[in-house]
Amino acid sequence: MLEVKHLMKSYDGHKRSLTDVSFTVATGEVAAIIGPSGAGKTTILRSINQLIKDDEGQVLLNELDMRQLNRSQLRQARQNIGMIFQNYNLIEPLTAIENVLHGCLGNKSTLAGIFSLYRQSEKEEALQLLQKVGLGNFAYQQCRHLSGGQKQRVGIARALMQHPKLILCDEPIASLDPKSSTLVMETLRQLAIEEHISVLINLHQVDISRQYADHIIGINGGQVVFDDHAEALTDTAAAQIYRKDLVLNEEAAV
Ligand SMILES: Nc1ncnc2c1ncn2[C@@H]1O[C@H](COP(=O)(O)OP(=O)(O)OP(=O)(O)O)[C@@H](O)[C@H]1O
Repeated sequence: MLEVKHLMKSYDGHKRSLTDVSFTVATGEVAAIIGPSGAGKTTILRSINQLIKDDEGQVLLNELDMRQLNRSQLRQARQNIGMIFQNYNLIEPLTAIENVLHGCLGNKSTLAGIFSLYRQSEKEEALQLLQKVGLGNFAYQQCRHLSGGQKQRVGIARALMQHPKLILCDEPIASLDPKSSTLVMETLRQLAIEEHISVLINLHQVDISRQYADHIIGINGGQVVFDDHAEALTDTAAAQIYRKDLVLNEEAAV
């Protein structure tokens, strides 16, 4: 379970990008963060894995506070968090299976990592994960020859190779056509349930959020303005989340 409590963040010491942001994502749950551009969605994701340091608050992953860890503890804890990016972040000349195997690099000694020394059991697992995301037949294709949707599913398999407790996705379908978007969202939803992973997704598409998320967190001006089951997101509630005059962080001083 992910618990975010009272997060505060200012990049410049003046304007607040996050103000008292709190929410919970249960194990096996898919939660979507929606809100207008500049609302703070990416800042929330980066604060969770401590890619940026928030100023105040708590980020508890299965009760471990990510903000209280030293460097080596943080490196260890990040192994529990899979990341899915809009631009896939794959090594294009490598094959799909080689990219998936990179997901277990964090568990290896530096030397084994440098020489990409993988155990047979790891190679078998990587292949099984590619099969799980529907890409068993593409395991030995270079990623540069795959479609956007296929690349994103390689990214998901790579994240799964870490055995994550949480997957953070920053606009995972922003570059995809509707059919590929559906496949990616279905894959994420299925994994959350089957693998008991909490999945937190930044999305720009309200309809997709309603369709695939269990839980929706609406952000405007760095504040949580909606936090409820997906069914509760009526058109009126969605319009409220995107209201321009709700943009609070322009005025909010630290
Ligand atoms: N590195 C940074 N330095 C200074 N300000 C930043 C930085 N990153 C983000 N911000 C500011 O923080 C606020 C939130 O930005 P963030 O990128 O989290 O929004 P977002 O909801 O993810 O937007 P989008 O949907 O456009 O990606 C914005 O006002 C933005 O200008």
